[in-house]
Amino acid sequence: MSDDEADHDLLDFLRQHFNKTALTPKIPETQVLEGAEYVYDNSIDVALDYLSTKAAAAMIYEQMQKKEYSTKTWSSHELHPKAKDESTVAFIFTMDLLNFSFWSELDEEERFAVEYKGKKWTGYWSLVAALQRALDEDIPITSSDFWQNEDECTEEVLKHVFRSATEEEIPLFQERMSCLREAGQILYEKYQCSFRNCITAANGSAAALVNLLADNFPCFNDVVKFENRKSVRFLKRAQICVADLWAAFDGEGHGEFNDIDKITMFADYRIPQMLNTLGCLWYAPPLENAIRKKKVIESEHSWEIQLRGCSIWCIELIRREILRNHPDAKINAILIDFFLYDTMKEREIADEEPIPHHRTRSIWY
Ligand SMILES: Nc1nc2c(c(CN[C@H]3C=C[C@H](O)[C@@H]3O)cn2[C@@H]2O[C@H](COP(=O)(O)O)[C@@H](O)[C@H]2O)c(=O)[nH]1
Repeated sequence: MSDDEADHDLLDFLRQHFNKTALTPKIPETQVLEGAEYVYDNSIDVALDYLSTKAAAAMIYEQMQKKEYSTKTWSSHELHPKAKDESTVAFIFTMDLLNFSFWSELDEEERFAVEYKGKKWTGYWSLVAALQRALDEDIPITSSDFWQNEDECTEEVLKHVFRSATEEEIPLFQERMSCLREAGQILYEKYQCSFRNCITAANGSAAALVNLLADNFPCFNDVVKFENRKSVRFLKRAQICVADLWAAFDGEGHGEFNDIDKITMFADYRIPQMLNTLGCLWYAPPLENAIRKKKVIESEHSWEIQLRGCSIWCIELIRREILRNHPDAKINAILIDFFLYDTMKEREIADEEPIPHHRTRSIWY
């Protein structure tokens, strides 16, 4: 074959190959589930109990049916915003920028709490209460212009927004302030100061919006190295941000996504606790001992990664088991997760915490 003929064939091949890849639109994937399965397959301190997982699937399905658990449950919570408009989009973005690490070593009376509407709110609800209280006080806490305006949005104004009803202040205050400043700067530089434009850029894909948040906002880029060999994407706050949008808008308008079932469970510190209580998640004795003694487990420690990865995989198995028995069920990992979180909170209030949740302090969850 002459050189010319060889060049011609190569050009032909490249032209065909290039056009093919250019023509087939890349389907957005988050790789969260693949990473979770890898962690599960390589975990030795956390395991899943198959029979308990099957039983949990039946119980969860039955309870969700009984409670008519759906996206509408989200807006029914007293503190969640009800308006189906851009103010709720901005609220959810602000909330999920800061939706991490509320746990405290102090008891219920002394832990960080926010007083709002005549109640003391703790944990995740302390964040939602603080944001609602700020808006009631005409502080534009959900505006990215405000976050960037260091003359108006000063440290003491933010301390006022997150002021506590107890002696303990909100955990990781400085990190929360940095998340707002960073996100404000990125929205200004890339999205004309509005998270609404990120949703538009994702073009109806939940996975694309998760990836957009992780790829453009470092504080959403929740990725770890498992045992120094595999990069695992958990993307907890990026995923729960998309899930909160979907639920708040009942899957319509600003919450309409054509691939919402690609969103996995959100790897936090509550759901692993619930899965262990249900017998689904099993801890090796040294890990169980550390959790029962409320020992801090460092962020990115193998135990922490195993807890997070195995929890995501466990909810996936529960989701598959439910759909195997009820093919028409309107259920996905988001609703199973939300249901378990709310159930865990009810049990916590009823003081039924058979085992503590694990203690890792980080901005990731
Ligand atoms: N996996 C998962 N993690 C969740 C939530 C929520 C609240 N979601 C609301 C929206 C819909 C639902 O119906 C809920 O009403 C907060 N968290 C995480 O838990 C931790 C706070 O715990 P505690 O300190 O005890 O409040 C912290 O990491 C926080 O990021 C969830 O739903 N799933």
